[in-house]
Amino acid sequence: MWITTWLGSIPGFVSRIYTLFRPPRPAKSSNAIRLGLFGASKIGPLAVINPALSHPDVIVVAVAARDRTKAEAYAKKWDIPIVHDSYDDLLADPSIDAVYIPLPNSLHAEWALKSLKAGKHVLLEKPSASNNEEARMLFESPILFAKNENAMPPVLLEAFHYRFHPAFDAFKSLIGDKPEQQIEHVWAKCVMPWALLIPFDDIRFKYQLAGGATMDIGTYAVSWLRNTFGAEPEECISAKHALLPEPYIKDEPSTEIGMKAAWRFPGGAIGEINCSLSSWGESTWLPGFIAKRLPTFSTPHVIAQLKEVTVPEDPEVKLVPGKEHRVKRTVSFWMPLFPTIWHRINIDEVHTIRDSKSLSELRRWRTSRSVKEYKISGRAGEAWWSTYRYQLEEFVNAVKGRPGSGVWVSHENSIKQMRMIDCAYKKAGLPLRPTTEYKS
Ligand SMILES: NC(=O)C1=CN([C@@H]2O[C@H](COP(=O)(O)OP(=O)(O)OC[C@H]3O[C@@H](n4cnc5c(N)ncnc54)[C@H](OP(=O)(O)O)[C@@H]3O)[C@@H](O)[C@H]2O)C=CC1
Ligand SMILES: O=C1OC[C@@H](O)[C@H](O)[C@H]1O
Repeated sequence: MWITTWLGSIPGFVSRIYTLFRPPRPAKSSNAIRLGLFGASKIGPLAVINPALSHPDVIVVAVAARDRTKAEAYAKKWDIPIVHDSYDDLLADPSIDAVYIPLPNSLHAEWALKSLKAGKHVLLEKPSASNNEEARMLFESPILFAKNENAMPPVLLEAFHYRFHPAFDAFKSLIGDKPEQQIEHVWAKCVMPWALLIPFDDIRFKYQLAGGATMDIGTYAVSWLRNTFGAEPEECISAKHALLPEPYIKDEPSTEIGMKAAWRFPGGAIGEINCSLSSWGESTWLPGFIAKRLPTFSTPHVIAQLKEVTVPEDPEVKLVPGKEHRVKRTVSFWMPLFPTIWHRINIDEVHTIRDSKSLSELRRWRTSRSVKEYKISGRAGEAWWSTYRYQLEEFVNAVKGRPGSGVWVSHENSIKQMRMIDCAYKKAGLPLRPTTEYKS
């Protein structure tokens, strides 16, 4: 049976991937937002250049890099008309309305502030800052409350792209509308084998550039916890990190390659993250000394286990007085990071019939089903839209003052996100990522 379902999903999969990378290109509107890029970054093409192709109201018009030759090559490859000599020149260009900042984490807050001061709207890569202090300096900056010449404060959005995909809304709706009271435990895992695939001089492995697994992919896991609970934790109760391997640890003694941490949320529920840029030597039948040198491949996921509750009325289950029908639900979202390619949301339930007084179990059975959500009817979107394309839609809506879907990453949310990351570092005994000397 599963094989027919699986085979049936192939045409949709192929069509989504094909259209994502060869999207329709509508004509640009006369007042399209003119976007400039900081740096010839690796993520730029996926995060904004490709999504902008299918958006009529945004054009990627400029790029600036520390080295002009590099910027020119990038501009040629991605068909970007203007090349600036420096990041400052990009900001001085009056024809640019908005900027995308995919620089090393240590430069996010600084360049976001400079951009806002230059009157630009900002799409800022995650994590928004090196630590909570920097995040507060950025998101509490008076410039965000000042009115610009269009009588609108500038838009600043931390690019938590996954949040804009409808699959995350579907996941949340399966938990309920009072997640804080309904959840018992959440596990969020994000593991990527970057230590095997990219050199150790990458920005992700540099403490001074605010790197580290928790800052890189850990931000997603932390954000999944916060967005699943819809609440902030009370305390980080444990945090254990793994450092870079020899010989890299000598130069980078404070950069973690992995982090496992747990927080207690209001009501006593626990949220755990497990993030790694390499291996923890898990999930393998090989001996430990070999396994710990190998990467662990694991689909990013977030799993929410809910408290057992009484099923109010169930026409399927005829109850005699003195008995009650209880259910304990677990909702697992596999691949919240890039759900357009593939994702699955499993709803597993354990049902029991219990004696109402003693709560002793009289009968037990399990049910399982799964759902997928590529597009919500009545909301802008297409099944082939990437998380980045959904995000761009909302960014443009905000800049244009349009209502949009209502999904957003608030400034307060971005500040709290960094507070939670700082708590993990403190609990793990690692120093917080250094604060910029830039003063706004
Ligand atoms: N949303 C997502 O899915 C993803 C987000 N990211 C985030 O985007 C950001 C950039 O990641 P990625 O594109 O992989 O990074 P890159 O390695 O491509 O670096 C980005 C840019 O940083 C600039 N840079 C400025 N100062 C330095 C420095 N001291 N050392 C090295 N580079 C410097 C370079 O600009 P120049 O060209 O001017 O030299 C470079 O192009 C990070 O914050 C990361 O967390 C990354 C991947 C995925
Ligand atoms: O933001 C990101 O998303 C995907 C990851 O693989 C990457 O390291 C990270 O920067």
